[in-house]
Amino acid sequence: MTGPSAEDETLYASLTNELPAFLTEALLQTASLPSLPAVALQVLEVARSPHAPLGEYVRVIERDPGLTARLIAVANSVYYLRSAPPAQTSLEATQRLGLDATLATVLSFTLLPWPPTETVVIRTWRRAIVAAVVAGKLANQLCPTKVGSAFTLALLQDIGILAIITTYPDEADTLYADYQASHAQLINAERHCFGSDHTRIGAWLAAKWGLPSPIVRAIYQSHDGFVTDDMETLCLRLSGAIADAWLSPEPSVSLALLLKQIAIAETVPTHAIEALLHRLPEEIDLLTDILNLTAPSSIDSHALLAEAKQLLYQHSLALTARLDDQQQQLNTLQLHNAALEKRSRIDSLTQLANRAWLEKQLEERFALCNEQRRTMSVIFIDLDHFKVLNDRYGHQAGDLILERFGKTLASLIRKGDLAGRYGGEEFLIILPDETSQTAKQLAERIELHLKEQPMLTVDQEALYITASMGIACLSDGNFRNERDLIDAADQSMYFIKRSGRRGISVYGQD
Ligand SMILES: Nc1nc2c(ncn2[C@@H]2O[C@H](COP(=O)(O)OP(=O)(O)OP(=O)(O)O)[C@@H](O)[C@H]2O)c(=O)[nH]1
Repeated sequence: MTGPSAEDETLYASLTNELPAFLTEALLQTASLPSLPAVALQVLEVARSPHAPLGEYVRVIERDPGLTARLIAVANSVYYLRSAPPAQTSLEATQRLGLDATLATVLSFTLLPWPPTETVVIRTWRRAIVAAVVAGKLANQLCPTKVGSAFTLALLQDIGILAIITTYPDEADTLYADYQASHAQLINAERHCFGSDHTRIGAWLAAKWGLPSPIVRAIYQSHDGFVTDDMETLCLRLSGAIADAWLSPEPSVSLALLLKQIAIAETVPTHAIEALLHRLPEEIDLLTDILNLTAPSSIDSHALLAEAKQLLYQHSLALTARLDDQQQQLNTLQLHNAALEKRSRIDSLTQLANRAWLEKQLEERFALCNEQRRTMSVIFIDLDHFKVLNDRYGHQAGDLILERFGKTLASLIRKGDLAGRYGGEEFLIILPDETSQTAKQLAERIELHLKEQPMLTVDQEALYITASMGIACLSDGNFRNERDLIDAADQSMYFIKRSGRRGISVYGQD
């Protein structure tokens, strides 16, 4: 025989520390706290020894004739009987059930008040039984060697509720009165009331009884999320949630919600859950029958599943519609942003780049040329006698000329060049990788165009304009920054202005 291990005792100590002191005190003082009868304790001790022979179990169980009779009844139920002849002895019953299920059966008969009379206790039992069947069935698919222990764990996961009911009957009446509350809501209410919840209290109680630490830990984590690599833990956590959905006032809605959560967690294929649900009513009926408990109102699992799927489908349709709607809003917003962004770069009158954008581009280009030993040229253009034009033909005519000149520049530059309005009637063209010679050719094309194409016709009079242009190329001077380059082009342009206007000058050459 072995007692609780050092690990089990350390766990008990840390769980005691975790609970608020008033709670452990109250729990310890409660005389009627669910406690293990001697026979269950002895069965546990046998279970703790790694190679406990079946005979040991049987010897212990046979000390309690009532328990022996129930165990044989369980083993002879349709659930376990299959085609074998009925078990006559507790040895045959234990052989048929297997050690885990024997342990679960013994614990379930001895732990929980029997027969249950209070509604909350009946409800807790019902959840425990449905969860145990679910956990066993799931384990059968996901971790077949853990069927028995998954069943036991699921059965014990809510033992903390019974401890609360026994210790705080008045508070429990209020706490558990709303039987439509979800399990998560119950846990929140417990925390609010006691500073802890039934998973902690249940784990503490299990540790106090000396149950092995894996069982204690499993109870502690029984209500955590579905994302886990450990299949037995997953079976346990799903079992409670499935039991809740099954027993809820609106099973199809709860189930639809649960199926969605399970799909999101991606830890268990939904078809495994569906297969399980189909066989659930039959198995729950059998177990409740064995335990002399009223079964939950009968549920047509096929109809339930179909309804849950329909709800899920409708939900996903609504979600898709909402997503489409949001996508459309996003597209509009993106278009709007792109338009705003473009507008922040463009001069509204000429539709060329504005000064801010020209300067930003020039700064970047200048840095790139320095870094990669490349060159670039700029052309500074100032329209001649624009004040006179404005004064003579009006400001609106002046605007029209600026607009048309903008179009002219846009049509004459090449891809990769950037033309912009630098100020009033001043324009700048950036020519990446071009020498002053190429820049001059472009300036000559502009000049020719202005000579040949009138910018405006006023009272059948064709109105031609001229421009003074200055060119500066990065390779032709020692420029510290882009500002120096523009100044150089500006100086060359002024040279033309001073020489009588209309013409082209290249920095360093004229
Ligand atoms: N219509 C119009 N006129 C503008 C705009 N921006 C600046 N101007 C005018 O352009 C004229 C520029 O005058 P100045 O700087 O004296 O230059 P200019 O008359 O072209 O003479 P030079 O440059 O010496 O040939 C001013 O009368 C400004 O009002 C604009 O957006 N629209």
